[in-house]
Amino acid sequence: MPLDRITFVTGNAGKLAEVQAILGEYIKIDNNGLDLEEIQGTIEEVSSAKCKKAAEALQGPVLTEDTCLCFNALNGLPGPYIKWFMQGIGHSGLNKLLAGFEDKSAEAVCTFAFSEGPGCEPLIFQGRTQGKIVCPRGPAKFGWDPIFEYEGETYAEMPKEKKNSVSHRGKALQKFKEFLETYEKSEETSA
Ligand SMILES: O=c1nc[nH]c2c1ncn2[C@H]1C[C@H](O)[C@@H](COP(=O)(O)OP(=O)(O)OP(=O)(O)O)O1
Ligand SMILES: [Mg+2]
Repeated sequence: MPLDRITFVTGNAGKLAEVQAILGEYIKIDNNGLDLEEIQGTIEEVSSAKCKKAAEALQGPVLTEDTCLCFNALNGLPGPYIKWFMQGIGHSGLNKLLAGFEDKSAEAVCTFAFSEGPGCEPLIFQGRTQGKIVCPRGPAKFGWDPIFEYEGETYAEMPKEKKNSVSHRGKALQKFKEFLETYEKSEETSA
């Protein structure tokens, strides 16, 4: 059976909009806003566990995504816990965390996980973009976009198409697209 649609399980409207913009012309994307419990652990462990739970819950093929923001001066933290840091201390608090460090560099990491269904081991597609943490610039529409600067512009200052072409999420979805192409070919030859 060719994969002509997929359920992206996320409660985050910003992620969904970007995934639809980048992937929408290749595959039909359904959204399910199910709130999945997220474990503690490495990026891959968190992503894989989230995807397995989604496949169990929906009893079918699913795509999930986990985003990390890793401060190099803090050895990769907040990493997968960035959501709670954003909620707790916001843009100014995140800047203050780095006040005592000269190194303001950070890495945005996006990890998609795809499972064909319950019991199927998730496949991981990851994209990383290097930037630095700055005082907020640009519209505060999506998470930490205003404080993540890449080549002189914050994500929030960029037109959406530009963010999608350089972002952690854009790069991860490029890999997922390549997988979808080979997946379709292998389905054709086995049919
Ligand atoms: O490109 C982005 N630009 C700015 N902020 C972003 C981006 N991508 C995720 N974010 C924020 C959302 C959340 O505060 C945290 C990730 O947490 P994360 O658990 O992956 O997202 P979530 O709970 O909002 O949605 P989900 O239902 O897919 O788990 O970073
Ligand atoms: Mg989450």
